[in-house]
Amino acid sequence: MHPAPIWVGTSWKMNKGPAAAIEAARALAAFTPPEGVTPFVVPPFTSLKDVCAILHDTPVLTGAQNTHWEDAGAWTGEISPAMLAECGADLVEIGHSERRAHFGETDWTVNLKVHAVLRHGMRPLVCIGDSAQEHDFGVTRDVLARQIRIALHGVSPARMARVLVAYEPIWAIGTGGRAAEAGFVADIHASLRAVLVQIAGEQAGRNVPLLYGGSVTRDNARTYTRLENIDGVFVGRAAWNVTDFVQLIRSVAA
Ligand SMILES: O=C(CO)[C@H](O)COP(=O)(O)O
Repeated sequence: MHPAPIWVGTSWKMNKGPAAAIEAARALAAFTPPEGVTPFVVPPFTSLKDVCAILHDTPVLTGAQNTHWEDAGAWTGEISPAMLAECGADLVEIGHSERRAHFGETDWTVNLKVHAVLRHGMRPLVCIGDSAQEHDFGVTRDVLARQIRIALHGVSPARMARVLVAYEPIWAIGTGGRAAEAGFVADIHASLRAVLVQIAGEQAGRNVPLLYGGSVTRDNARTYTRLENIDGVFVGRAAWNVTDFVQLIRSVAA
């Protein structure tokens, strides 16, 4: 069902200072992932360069949690895609709901960032999601289609090969979130796949990995990844501990 790989990633969000991040990266560097699984970690900016260096010659990819869209300039407090590429980042998370809710991220800035990341040869990991209200009103598909169409506007089919998309229902994320039912996610991903095919054409649209995130654990990860159009999982709390992350990765391959 899966042409491979299955993507299993974790964002450490605002956890792990440089010492803890380096320790975690060293532990991950000693791990050989099962065949067919591509793991990735997304550390805070303060340890990105170190984590990239430690994981450079390993199968574990490293990402950044955000980026600006300009390469340089008077943007106090921001980090540019050129800087992330120089640090060695493989991918860049864009549009997480926490950034949309608290830091003014919009579909428009997500699109600018997608192009910036692609320009620098990294993979954009575009996060999209519906709120609890949107879900209850039955407009999840419309909301996600709008987010994905704007996020990927102007991306050529050739560049689409580097794009990853994560569907993360806001109501499923974090403490108090409830994991979405796998069948629901498979249905939503099928409609996202149709949108991707419309945007990018049959081949490019089919090849974009679609990840699910939101209260994923070692116990439910494989329930998602065994389904069609669910090409991986994006995990928070249940993978911040390296041992837990490794066990979760193994559970997906089992
Ligand atoms: O982005 C996420 C994964 O890194 C997402 O927010 C899920 O968090 P979780 O509910 O703690 O798994």
